[in-house]
Amino acid sequence: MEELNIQASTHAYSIVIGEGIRNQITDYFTNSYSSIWVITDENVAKLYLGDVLETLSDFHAHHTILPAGEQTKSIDYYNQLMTEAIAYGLDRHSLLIALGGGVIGDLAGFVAATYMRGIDYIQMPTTILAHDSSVGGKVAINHPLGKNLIGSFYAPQGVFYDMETLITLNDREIRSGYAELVKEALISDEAIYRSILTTNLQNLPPSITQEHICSGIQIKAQVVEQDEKENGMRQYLNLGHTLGHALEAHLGYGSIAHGEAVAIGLLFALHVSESVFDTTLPFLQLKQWLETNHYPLHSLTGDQQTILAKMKNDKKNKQHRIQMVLLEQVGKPIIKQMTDEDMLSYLSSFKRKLVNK
Ligand SMILES: NC(=O)c1ccc[n+]([C@@H]2O[C@H](COP(=O)([O-])OP(=O)(O)OC[C@H]3O[C@@H](n4cnc5c(N)ncnc54)[C@H](O)[C@@H]3O)[C@@H](O)[C@H]2O)c1
Ligand SMILES: O=C(O)C(=O)C[C@@H](O)[C@H](O)[C@H](O)COP(=O)(O)O
Ligand SMILES: [Zn+2]
Repeated sequence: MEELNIQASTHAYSIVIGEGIRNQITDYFTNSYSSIWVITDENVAKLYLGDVLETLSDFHAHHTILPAGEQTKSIDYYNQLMTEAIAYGLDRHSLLIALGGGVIGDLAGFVAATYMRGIDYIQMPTTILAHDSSVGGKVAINHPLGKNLIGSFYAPQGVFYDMETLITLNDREIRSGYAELVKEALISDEAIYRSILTTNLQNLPPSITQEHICSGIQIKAQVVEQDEKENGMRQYLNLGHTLGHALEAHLGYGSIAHGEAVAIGLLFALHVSESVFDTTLPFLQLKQWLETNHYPLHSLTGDQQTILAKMKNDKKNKQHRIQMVLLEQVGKPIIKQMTDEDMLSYLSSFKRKLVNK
């Protein structure tokens, strides 16, 4: 069992990582709650909701099961959840539990942030990717024009990460989660980056995944403690997301997994960085690793203008100018303002480079 503490601006909270934690969460409750509301998706419900509800048997507990997938992170499901919260009679002393991946974490977290101007919630991540989404308090829903455009910063009361739940993830979700681990390593630590790139995602011992997840969470925790509201260095956690988010919106939410889109974005960030800083970064090495692990690099479709238009809705932008996270070297991120002309040109040279063997 590993435990890490994070100091948010409003309160401190723990991240507890280990096996079987879904059966022990009530040991960590610090407040007495009038009722508890578990929000999850249909896939996670089949696997783990029963265990969690059993753990909560001494509480007045409700649960809601939503369709799985990125389309659920929408204003329609947000509205449905608000109606349910009112119908259940939840008060300000209720606790919301987000049991699932980043979609459930982001959506349920945003409900917690806004229901009666904010109630307590905890994150119970069940995907590798959610090592990222469950930490740091970014909660949001999507708008058809852009990812996470409606949201808030709202820290959870705790993160309870049961490593046992990861054994039921399929290959796509393992790939997706690992993209964010590669991202965290790229912005901070060459040794971790190299360690991840020696792994074959089809043959991953759980102990190695846990090691990678713990490093990823430590990196993320250090960043968000210093810059919770993304006034500066937190933007580095957005490496790969300028293109990644644009691609998700362009292809239709859920057509490509978030991490798969981010993986393409990471490669693009290395491509642009090599050119801007006239340096050599591990572009080819990363491309090869992504190909070996079946990341859908062919998904970068659509003309450059269409992709650029989506990038223009990125939250990092200033006065309609794109701010990209680039790398001077592995472990040395920097923000650069880009012109539209440069972005169009980099997109087209990147597309050519993607098809070269
Ligand atoms: N808030 C943040 O800081 C932050 C960070 C990174 C990503 N995100 C967001 O997270 C979302 C992506 O999260 P995700 O990749 O976890 O997606 P997800 O929540 O859709 O989960 C992926 C799929 O895995 C299934 N699943 C979940 N846990 C499972 C398990 N243990 N076994 C089997 N199947 C399981 C789900 O039902 C779903 O079909 C995106 O919306 C992204 O924008 C947010
Ligand atoms: O925590 C952060 O900050 C991140 O940027 C983490 C990202 O992996 C995540 O996808 C986040 O939701 C993106 O934030 P956004 O502000 O670009 O929507
Ligand atoms: Zn992300």
